[in-house]
This record gives sequence, C-alpha cells and structure tokens, in this order.
Amino acid sequence: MGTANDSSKDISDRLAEKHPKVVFVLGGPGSGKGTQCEKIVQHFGYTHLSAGDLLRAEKNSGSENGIMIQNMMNEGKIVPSEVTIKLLQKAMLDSGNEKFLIDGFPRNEENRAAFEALTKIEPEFVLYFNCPEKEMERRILNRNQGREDDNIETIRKRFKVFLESSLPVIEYYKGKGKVREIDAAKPVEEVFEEVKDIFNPKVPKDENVEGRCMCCAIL
Ligand SMILES: Nc1ncnc2c1ncn2[C@@H]1O[C@H](COP(=O)(O)OP(=O)(O)OP(=O)(O)O)[C@@H](O)[C@H]1O
Ligand SMILES: Nc1ccn([C@@H]2O[C@H](COP(=O)(O)O)[C@@H](O)[C@H]2O)c(=O)n1
Ligand SMILES: [Mg+2]
Repeated sequence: MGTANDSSKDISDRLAEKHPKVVFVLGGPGSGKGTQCEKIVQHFGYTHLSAGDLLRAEKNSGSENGIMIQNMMNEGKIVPSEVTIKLLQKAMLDSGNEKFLIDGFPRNEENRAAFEALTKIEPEFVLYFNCPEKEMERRILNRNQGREDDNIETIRKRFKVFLESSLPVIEYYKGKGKVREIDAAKPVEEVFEEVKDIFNPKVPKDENVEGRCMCCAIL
C-alpha cells in the first residue's frame, strides 16, 4: 500500500511493476464522464479514478494542500500536476486492479507531460465525450450533488479552461490515433451503447478469428 512518505520514484517503480492498463476519460464539465465510467466499471471490470473526486477527498482530509486545492477548484483552475499525479498513483497502487479509467485527467499539457514522464504509462486509448456546451450547462445546473463549483460563475470558468487547456490534449492524442470520440448529447443508455462497442468490439458473425468466413474455413 502507498504511504504519504513514499518518494515519487518509489511509487512510480512499484506502479510500473503492475503493468497497469489505462484509459483516459475526457470531455467537458458535465459531459457525462462519471456517469459512463460507473457503467463501464460494472460491465468491464475497470477501477474508476476521477481526478476531481480524488482532489475533493484530499481537500476534505485536512491535508496541507487543502486550501490551495479549494481555491483552484472554486476558480475552475487546474491543480499542479504533482499533487494530482501523486493521488492517482496512490489510488492505483491501493486498488487490487490493473485496469483503470482515469476520468478528468490529463486536463492540460502539464498534466499530460508530467504523467508520461513520471509513470511512463501510455494510455490504451482516450475516450472523449463530446457534448454541446448548452447541454453540459443544463446537466450541471440540475446535478444537485452539492458541488461548490457547480454554480454558473465557476461553470463558465471551467468551460473556458476546457476549451483553452483540455481540448489541445485531446488533439494531441488524436494525432496519435488514440481518441475514441462519442456523441455524448444522447440519453445515457444510448451513449453507453456506443461506449460498449469501443470496449467490446463486435466481431462480424460470419468471420472466424483469421478473418475468413466460416464456410471457407470448413471447406
Ligand atoms: N447522457 C446524459 N443525458 C442526460 N443527463 C446526463 C447524461 N449523462 C450524465 N447526465 C447527468 O448530467 C450530470 C453530469 O454528469 P456527470 O457527473 O457524469 O458528468 P461529468 O462529465 O463527470 O462532469 P464533471 O466534469 O463536472 O465531473 C449528472 O447529473 C448526470 O446524471
Ligand atoms: N486533472 C484535474 C482534474 C480536476 N481538477 C480540478 O477539479 C475540478 C473538478 O473536476 P471534475 O473532473 O470533477 O469536474 C476542476 O475544475 C479542477 O479545478 C484539476 O485541477 N486537475
Ligand atoms: Mg465527474
């Protein structure tokens, strides 16, 4: 189990030994990342780690970074990578799993480069929930989970940060052919149908594993 005194090299080395399989889950605020991650966990056995949830828990734990995290979140700003990455690494080590959905991370170029440099983990792919801003705003204002940053002033700041800092990360992974884009404006179950096809690609019924049709394989 990871402890508060572990050096970042210790943690990174121990994590590398697990050969973790990572999917980054990205999309604007309120696009439905958390909602879909819960469903992926149930169907595909991943562990869901939301960077935002880990930061909220750290803030509430009374840690020395608590006030800084609270101030950054209230402004919709991105917390320095070293804080968030340490929380993610510890959560990955503490889980008994090797398959992770990392939700809401990397949120900017600094997050991306620091995670890659520290962990040497390359994501299997990046799930991108694309949703119009008006719909995301409507969803957040109806969310009612008591989040301090779910007010219209902070929501607008979060949208701005998403456009300016997070979309370039998605573009970076598009350039590497890693982005699986989903139309997230549809109802929850319809979105999940698309998600399922990504985690569970359909093999055409009339083809065997070598890609030949069954009748040719028998003949
Ligand atoms: N496809 C959908 N259609 C309608 N409402 C949805 C859909 N997906 C999620 N919601 C609702 O929208 C709200 C935001 O969803 P969720 O918390 O999953 O978004 P998120 O991307 O994790 O947001 P954030 O980045 O702010 O954490 C929730 O109240 C959720 O129930
Ligand atoms: N990589 C990240 C992720 C999140 N934050 C901060 O948390 C806020 C809420 O994030 P959600 O994913 O739960 O919406 C976000 O606005 C940031 O302030 C972060 O700093 N770094
Ligand atoms: Mg969320």
